[in-house]
Amino acid sequence: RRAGEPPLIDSWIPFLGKALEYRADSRKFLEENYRKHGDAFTVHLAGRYITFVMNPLLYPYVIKQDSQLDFHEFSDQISSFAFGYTPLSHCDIPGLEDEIQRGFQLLKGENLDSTLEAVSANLMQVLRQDHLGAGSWRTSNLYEFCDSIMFETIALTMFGKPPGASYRGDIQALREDFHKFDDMFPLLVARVPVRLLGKTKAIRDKFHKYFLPQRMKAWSNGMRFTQTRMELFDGCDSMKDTDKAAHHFAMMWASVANTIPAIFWNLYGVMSDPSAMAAIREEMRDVLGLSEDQVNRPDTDLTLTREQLDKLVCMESTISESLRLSTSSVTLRLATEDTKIQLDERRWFNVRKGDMVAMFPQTLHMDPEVYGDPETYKFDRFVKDGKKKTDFYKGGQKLKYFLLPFGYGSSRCPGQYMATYLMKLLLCVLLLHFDFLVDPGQSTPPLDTSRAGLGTLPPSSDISFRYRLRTRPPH
Ligand code: HEM
Repeated sequence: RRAGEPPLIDSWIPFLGKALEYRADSRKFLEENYRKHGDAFTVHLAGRYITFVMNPLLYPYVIKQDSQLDFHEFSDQISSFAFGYTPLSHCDIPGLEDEIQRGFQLLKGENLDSTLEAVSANLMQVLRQDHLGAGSWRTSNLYEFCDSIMFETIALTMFGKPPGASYRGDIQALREDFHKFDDMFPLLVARVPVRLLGKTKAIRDKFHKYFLPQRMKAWSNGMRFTQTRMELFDGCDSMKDTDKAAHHFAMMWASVANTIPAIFWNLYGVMSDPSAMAAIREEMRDVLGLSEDQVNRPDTDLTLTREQLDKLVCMESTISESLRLSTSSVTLRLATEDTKIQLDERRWFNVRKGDMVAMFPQTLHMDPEVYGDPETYKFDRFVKDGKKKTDFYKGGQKLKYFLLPFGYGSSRCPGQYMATYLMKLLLCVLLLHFDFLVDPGQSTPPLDTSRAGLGTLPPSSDISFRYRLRTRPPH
């Protein structure tokens, strides 16, 4: 290593370096090295040199220098490889990437008002199909329940409804294919060629056919965000139709793959903690001010505004808490030239061209100094005096960044507001209509760490539970 470079962690295994140890348990590996080597160190992982900045007190310095490092160019390489489109950098369509980024504005603020109405209507439609019939307790598995409801709700909201009577069967088949593809996603990100992954290529081709522009034009009530992307791609004469379709498939993946495990953990947390359930129900009653007529009416769509949902501070705390416990994302940046990164007022380190700088927020989320008793679910961790709690400390210093499930800077998730509203709406609708009981004798399933580094981790096994339509209270 050269002067000014952080300690290097390497092994005698050529090319792979520490990749096997890292893959086996990234959190343990990084935390051990944090203890041994301090705030920043470089790890050799499968031919790449990645400098991890571990101390969250240093995050603001690194985040401030975000523009010196690249995210979009290498994420374009990874996404195009996984979803099967021509990399944007090879497209030679001036301004396309900027226009795609600009389109993300439509996932924010008042642009989401009409989306919330659509989410409510679609959610109720999906629930009515399968779940809202009167009756006694029904048994189900929670992950399967969340997945079947939310995959369809998100697909309908984002892309609209294809014509034809076979839609329901089609969406179920699509969901199965989506999961088969998603199971292979960690390998695609590791650049294993798709032709070596069994049926994955055939499944991906099916999605490319599903999202072809001439088919999508016939779909009704898709989001303005998707319409705008379709118009943008339409205006790019040199873009192949399968490329356009692959971009829509990538967006479907982005909107579903993290959201469903997040929803599972959120529901599981609330359902298995009676005080969380009671606090949220009370907050809904106080904040939403729903009349008797709006409660327990499976035949009526519940329309809640952004302002109402924004006031659900306790519910938001349950969402933050479950994301804290289940998020495992690595934020990666590439040095496109030799770069000096400031760590704080006194310290800095050098990265060479082609090397990477990373943060691994799971260490922050599970740091006992920041979050007392970090392994325990505490539904109201993010509430203080009835407002959102934002003061968290390490070493006596207030942290600027204390929760990073949605990334930061140039890789910040553009769907984070929509994701939060989706989770709140689902909770509101489910708690208004159903009673829930987690079947006794089950312990919290561990996280499926095979997807570590890729976002919200699903549970490694499902949970069985019972639900029943709430009976309307007598007048
Ligand atoms: C709880 C749910 C979600 C979580 C935890 C989450 C998390 C993330 C994270 C960590 C990233 C950055 C990835 C990286 O650094 O490589 C990201 C990117 C992204 N997310 Fe989300 N996300 C969620 C839901 C959504 C939804 C609902 C949408 C769409 C409506 C969405 C759209 C995207 C897109 C398009 C990107 C890539 C942005 C870019 O390349 O510039 N996400 N998400």
